[in-house]
Amino acid sequence: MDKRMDYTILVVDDSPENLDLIKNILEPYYTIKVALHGELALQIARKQKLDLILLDIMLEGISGYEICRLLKSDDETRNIPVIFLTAKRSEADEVQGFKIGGSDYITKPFSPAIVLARVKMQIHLKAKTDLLEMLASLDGLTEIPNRRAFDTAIDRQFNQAKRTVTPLSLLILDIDNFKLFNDHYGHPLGDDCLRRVAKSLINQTQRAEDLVARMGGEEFVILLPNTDNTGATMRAEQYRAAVEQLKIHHAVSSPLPYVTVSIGVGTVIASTHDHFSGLIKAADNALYQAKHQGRNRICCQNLSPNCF
Ligand SMILES: Nc1nc2c(ncn2[C@@H]2O[C@H](COP(=O)(O)OP(=O)(O)OP(=O)(O)O)[C@@H](O)[C@H]2O)c(=O)[nH]1
Repeated sequence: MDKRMDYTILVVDDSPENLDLIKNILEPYYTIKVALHGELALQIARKQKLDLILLDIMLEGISGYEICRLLKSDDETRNIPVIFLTAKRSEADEVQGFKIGGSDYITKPFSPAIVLARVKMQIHLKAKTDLLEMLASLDGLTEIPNRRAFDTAIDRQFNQAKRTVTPLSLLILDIDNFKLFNDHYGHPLGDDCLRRVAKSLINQTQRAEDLVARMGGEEFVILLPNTDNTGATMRAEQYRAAVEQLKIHHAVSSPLPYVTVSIGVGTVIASTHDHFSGLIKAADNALYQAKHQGRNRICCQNLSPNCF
């Protein structure tokens, strides 16, 4: 196997000798992080992208079982596979390891070749799962994130915005008179138009945490964490102008003979709201106004009027 430093493994053991031993086995193939105790292991797992954790059970302080339980109850870390690597050899211990979400269980003293083989197997499975997850989150036509990806992101970002008391904005963007476009130019050119609009929205996106997704049909959403209503309105104008600038001919549209979009902007301070459904409704209402007022424009609904 080639050296694949793009996979990162965290090894948790309270013995520096054991850590060195395991590091020597795996380091030629993977990037290795180490932790001598559970608290540090949890900190690393929450901050860094890990592909696997090798976890001793009998640690000082928080036990390996408890670490695994905490990892599996946190959305950010639950998909990291855990292999227990432990001196606890009883059948009951091993069953317990699998029960709380471990993917494999290796007992000490271990054979280096077997540790390596089982680690490779878990990494292989993780890579396949990640690929499937990624494909399941992409829209088939435009190859940008789909509704499923948006549903996951808005839930996560709403909770994050609640914790950090920061504004969260949502743009809902709808292509104007798209039915007429399809009727006039045909469905294949309609599909092509959707792909070009999607690409221009992605190209306009500046921050890594902003998410552009296709909700279905001719409707897109853009989620803007830590963005107040003024900022979101500015971004919406940039997205609107970028689509207009594509100058995709739409002879039967008005007000311009080009493909244009209407955008509804919603903003909320999440800490003052229970659920993100209000934010979606606000952006949706604003989109309705933008359509009603003549299309190719932006309207806003700010659920937290103190946040401009
Ligand atoms: N080519 C293509 N068309 C689609 C796709 N999904 C939905 N549509 C079409 O998008 C059109 C949406 O039309 P409407 O919801 O009436 O909206 P509109 O014509 O854009 O009118 P306004 O939104 O009021 O400006 C329908 O004709 C759908 O068939 C797709 O994947 N490809």
